[in-house]
Amino acid sequence: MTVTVVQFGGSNCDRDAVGALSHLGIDAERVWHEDGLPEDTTGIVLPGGFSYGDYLRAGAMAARSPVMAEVRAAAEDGVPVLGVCNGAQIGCETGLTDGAFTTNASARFQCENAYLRVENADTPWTRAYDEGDVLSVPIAHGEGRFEIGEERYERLDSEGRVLFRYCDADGNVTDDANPNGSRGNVAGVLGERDTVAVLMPHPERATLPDLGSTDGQGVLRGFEAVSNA
Ligand SMILES: NC(=O)CC[C@H](N)C(=O)O
Repeated sequence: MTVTVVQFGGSNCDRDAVGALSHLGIDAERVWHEDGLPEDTTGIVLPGGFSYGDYLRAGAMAARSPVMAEVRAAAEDGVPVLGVCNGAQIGCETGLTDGAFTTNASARFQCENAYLRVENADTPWTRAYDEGDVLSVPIAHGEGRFEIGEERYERLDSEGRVLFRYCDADGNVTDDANPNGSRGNVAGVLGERDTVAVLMPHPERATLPDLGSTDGQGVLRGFEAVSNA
């Protein structure tokens, strides 16, 4: 099993992703987007960062890289894909997941801890948790406000494709606990298949006690969950 971490110009969490996966015993390698997906790819991370300087919209330019057609085809074949932060934006811009991430309600870049409530524990990315569990995972973004039309939001929600919601330390989903103004406090969603997930918080930054939290490990272990399925 080798997870490919796709590096774009301006990615800056690709090394962190490889390091966190390796720490968990999951084989991972960083690949420059122009080189395409290696044949032995069994999972894909779209990492965080500032691909192409967030020009146009965060993730919009990376989504036009030819590698994303390969990522989309792999996702359709059931290869697990995880988009983190800028990777989540790239995933949305590619159409791997519904909705869009836009400028924070504060209009500022926010780098802080966030609490996430597990909304659906029956997915590869959340099977390590129970529904309603509260995870402590950092956020760091300027365009993390999830937006989607009302009907599509209802559909996402009713199909169990909202993976995480921002909440307070006790698991209450409130406006005060919504760091960026996301619709419905949504922090992460699934694609059409539950093997595709994107989230704005950084699970790879919550994988070691020295980082202040290990709550993100279960998300990364989603790659093992799919390979063992
Ligand atoms: N940490 C990140 O991946 C940041 C994503 C993007 N550059 C933003 O500010 O919204």
